[in-house]
Amino acid sequence: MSETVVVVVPDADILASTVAARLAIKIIDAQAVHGSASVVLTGGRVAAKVLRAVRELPASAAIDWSRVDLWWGDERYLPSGDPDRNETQARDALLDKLPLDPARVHAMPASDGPDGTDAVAAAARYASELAAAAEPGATLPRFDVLMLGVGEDGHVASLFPNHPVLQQTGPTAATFDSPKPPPVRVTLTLPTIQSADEVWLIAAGPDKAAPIGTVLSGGNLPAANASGVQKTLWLLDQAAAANVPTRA
Ligand SMILES: O=C1O[C@H](COP(=O)(O)O)[C@@H](O)[C@H](O)[C@H]1O
Repeated sequence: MSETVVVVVPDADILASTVAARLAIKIIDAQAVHGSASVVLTGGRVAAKVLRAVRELPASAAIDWSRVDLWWGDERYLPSGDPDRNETQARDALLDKLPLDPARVHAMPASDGPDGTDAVAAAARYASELAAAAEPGATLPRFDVLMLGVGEDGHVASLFPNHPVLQQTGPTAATFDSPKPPPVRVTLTLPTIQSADEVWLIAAGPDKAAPIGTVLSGGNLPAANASGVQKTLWLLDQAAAANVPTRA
């Protein structure tokens, strides 16, 4: 039975350091149990803060970074190295400073890659990469933790409210006409997100209070469907948690 936990901390800086500490422990524990850890990264402002906080964390020295698989929940379909790509932001914030195994850094394709501007083919390519890392007979690898930002409209990854991409049931999908720029993206689908052991929804700031209040009050936005097999963890600062219903 999956549990949902809401953690609220005072502000965005404390949130970033709290999530970084949790992530380090999660990776250390996963490596102890499985020999390696598998983490899905998110894009967005709070994600970059979290990754910068991991850099500062003494406990990150306890991680064998060469045995961490990194995946992405979504990507803005732009040329490699574009500053708006989630991959570029993660590399700048943390990844380029770590002794990672490049073969375990599974960035989503770029629009100047082998599929050119064909985002559907790029999504299919990423699905193949996921399947190649899966156990025999499975189409997805184990994800120990899958992190997600939450948009002002309640989107997660590149799954936007009332958008046809929400109906996609394959492992990945291309998102066209995204209401948030850029318009073309590649994303994990809801079933893939829901396959993760733990899903962490991370949000800071007053702009996130309305969608988070809606979701945690039972409303139906994409973030409401982002749940983990074992645990769904909401990691919020006080501003983002302003409309979270109080427990009875
Ligand atoms: O475009 C995106 O936005 C969301 C939320 O970003 P934030 O800056 O409001 O935290 C992010 O989760 C997603 O990965 C990204 O592509």
